[in-house]
Amino acid sequence: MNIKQLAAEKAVDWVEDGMTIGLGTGSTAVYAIRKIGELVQQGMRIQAVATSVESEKLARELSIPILPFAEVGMIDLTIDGADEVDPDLNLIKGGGGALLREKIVATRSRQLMIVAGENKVVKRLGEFPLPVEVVTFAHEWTIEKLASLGCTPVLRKKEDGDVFVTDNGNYTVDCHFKEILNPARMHRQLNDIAGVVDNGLFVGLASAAVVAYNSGTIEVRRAGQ
Ligand SMILES: O=C[C@H](O)[C@H](O)[C@H](O)COP(=O)(O)O
Repeated sequence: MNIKQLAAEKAVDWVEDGMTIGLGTGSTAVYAIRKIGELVQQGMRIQAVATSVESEKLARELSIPILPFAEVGMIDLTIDGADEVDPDLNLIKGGGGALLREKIVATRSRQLMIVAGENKVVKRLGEFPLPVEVVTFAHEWTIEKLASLGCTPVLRKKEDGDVFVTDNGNYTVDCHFKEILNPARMHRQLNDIAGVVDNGLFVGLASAAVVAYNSGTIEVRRAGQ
């Protein structure tokens, strides 16, 4: 079993009968969704919301009931991946292009549990290029503003060379900072730019991180510890 699967399946231990679950996005979260699908097959009553078109499609294939947003009060538990996790459980997310829906779901969740291999754990955020979702209108100007914050911004393209478009019809700009000294301040500065929809910094949102190591051990880190 690889470390992504190890972390993701461990996190599903916290899923209980009757819960509303937030389904994350990415190659690690997929293992959690599959495991939750098994629980549904076994008769556990779970309802879910998804953080991307891709995750919703997988959930439906696995017969996980997807709730209309209007019918959801609070989400009990969201299980999601991350691109970087720092010692305070601040995160960089959005490597897969789903940061906006992920953040909306995270802020509606009683618990956000991050699942990650040890390679995602960092002392300081920023080595991974920070994804920023921007509206398409005058995105060239938005990119100039992003550069003024001290990063090298790169408009995300697909392998075929076309610009990558998010599930929300926006573009993603990957901002190469190398290091982000103050994630909370950077989050505000980025979202203050007209044209920015949101950015991949998740500050103070994660309640726990399940980290799997190549040795096979699993560590559960809790926020504030
Ligand atoms: O937009 C994508 C999400 O934030 C992912 O959870 C993140 O990029 C980690 O993805 P993966 O588990 O594939 O490394």
